[in-house]
Amino acid sequence: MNTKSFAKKMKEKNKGANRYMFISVLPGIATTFLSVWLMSLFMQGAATRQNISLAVIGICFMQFAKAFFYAIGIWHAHHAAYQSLTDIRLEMIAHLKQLPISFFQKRSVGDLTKIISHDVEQIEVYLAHAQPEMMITKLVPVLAVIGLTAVDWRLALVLVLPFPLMVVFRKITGRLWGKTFKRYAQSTKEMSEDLTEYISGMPTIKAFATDEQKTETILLRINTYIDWMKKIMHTISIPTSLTRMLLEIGIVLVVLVGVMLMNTGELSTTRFILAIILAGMFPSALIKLMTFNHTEIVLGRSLDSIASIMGEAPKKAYAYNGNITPGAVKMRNVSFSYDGSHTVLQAINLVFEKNTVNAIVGLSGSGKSTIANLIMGFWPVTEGHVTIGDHDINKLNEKDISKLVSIVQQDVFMYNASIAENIRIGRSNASMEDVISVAKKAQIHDMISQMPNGYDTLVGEAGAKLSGGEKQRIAIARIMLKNAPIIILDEATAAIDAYNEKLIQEAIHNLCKQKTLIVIAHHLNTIANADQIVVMDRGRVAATGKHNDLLENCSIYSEMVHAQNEVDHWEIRETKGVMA
Ligand SMILES: Nc1ncnc2c1ncn2[C@@H]1O[C@H](COP(=O)(O)OP(=O)(O)OP(=O)(O)O)[C@@H](O)[C@H]1O
Repeated sequence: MNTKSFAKKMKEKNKGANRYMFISVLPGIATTFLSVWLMSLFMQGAATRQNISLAVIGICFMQFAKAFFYAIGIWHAHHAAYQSLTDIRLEMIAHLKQLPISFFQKRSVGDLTKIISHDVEQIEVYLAHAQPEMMITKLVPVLAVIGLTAVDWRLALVLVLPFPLMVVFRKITGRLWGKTFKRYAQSTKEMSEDLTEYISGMPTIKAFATDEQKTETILLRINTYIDWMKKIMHTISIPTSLTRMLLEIGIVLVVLVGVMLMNTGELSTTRFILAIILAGMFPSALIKLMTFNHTEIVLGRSLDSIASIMGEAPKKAYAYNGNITPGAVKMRNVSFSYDGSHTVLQAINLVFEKNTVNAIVGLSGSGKSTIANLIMGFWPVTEGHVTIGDHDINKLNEKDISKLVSIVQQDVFMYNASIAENIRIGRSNASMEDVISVAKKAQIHDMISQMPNGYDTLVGEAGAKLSGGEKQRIAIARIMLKNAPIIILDEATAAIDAYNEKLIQEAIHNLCKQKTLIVIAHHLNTIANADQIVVMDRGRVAATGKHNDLLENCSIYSEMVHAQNEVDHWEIRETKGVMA
């Protein structure tokens, strides 16, 4: 999205409001003329009951008309603002959904949240508040000069004499202000990101209470923010005072020239008073306009931030098929790098046959999860091919991939909703009977039934009220509802107690009947019966085969099994020691 075109489109929506704001200024000026006329009647001793009534009625009418058009203008402005706000948020959410996962890894949650909530909100501030006021404020000086010209053109001329000087001065200070503001905006962004991270990382901060540096960093950021705020105040207040001084020179000149004209009899007292009132409007409106200047800059920055999301190219969308026959998952000559420089997978050739149980093992960082990411289509395959059946994953619609493949990740994401709603993510229209049925198969029904609100129990933010094992089983229930033919299971690395592990294994057993299962295994004792075990080593496939073959022929695998056995025996010894 182009920022300028968006700003133009957005401002056009405010045209209706601007029209009414424009009209509301005219009765205001007319009130001034009527007041001065009334005053002149008294000064000249010509005030009659009739013309006093006429002037008072006129003033009241003009004030009413001003308030009326202003109210309609403000209503239109708010309407347009909230419409724009809603449109842009909807567009952004739709756009974010189309972006590849890589985008979300590049950008922080704090930054994206700030753009969608705070930066988009600036559109409302600008359209509903700043722009209508600016419209009025821009018009007042023009009308004041026109009025003053009607009184005496020489007075109008001296009033605007310091104006060019002020424009040059503003240009110079404006540039300086723009730079300071940019730094301030950067500091606000950093503070917001740090605060989001700080709050999300609170458990870690508490755990390392004596040695943590984060609180210091966050306090420093807040102070930096305040420093920039103060600098901004200086860059606003000093130039504003100087500009005010320059503009007020114009009023002084109007008074001086006006007195001279009165002396020569060329200007009446009434016209002189009117001239001073009109001259006073000129600088005060311009100074008010300057205070709105920053809202234009804030809007510009906010639109740039919005464009940083909307300008990201979405993933190429292929037509939804909806009827793809599941087959074997194949990887042919696949090499992959996340950042384009560091290769994390090299020349991978693998076949996961339909309805078989497969395990991928290997040391940490050997590329197991990356294989899952590519099969899920989270990252585009840049070299080689990943196919499901005979369909290239790069050319499949996201919905087709989602229908074919499900994943249970290590960190199961839970919405802060009820357990039933979290299970229904698998199929939104599933009946309660279906939800209970999959929960039973996923070995989580008993635990849910013991909760005070059963399936209506809220799980807390990100599932905070559930254990890791419980979350995994809820994720398995979710996936059972979805019923995709291919399942990828990223086993939890964290130790899960024997009871939970047994339940999870039973849940997996129920889940993968008549399905292709690919387990990223961290606990080797769970995969001994797999149809195929893939051993990964530093981004390459070191060996594939069954447990017994690999024990004999693959040193990496036999060492891993040996290490696992040691850990298991050590754990048993530990447990016995504790019990003794
Ligand atoms: N989003 C990413 N951006 C850049 N590099 C990444 C990203 N994700 C993983 N990597 C790198 O890719 C390599 C393989 O990581 P991967 O997560 O696939 O390994 P893994 O075998 O699943 O590890 P683990 O068992 O610890 O989960 C690692 O060097 C890792 O640092």
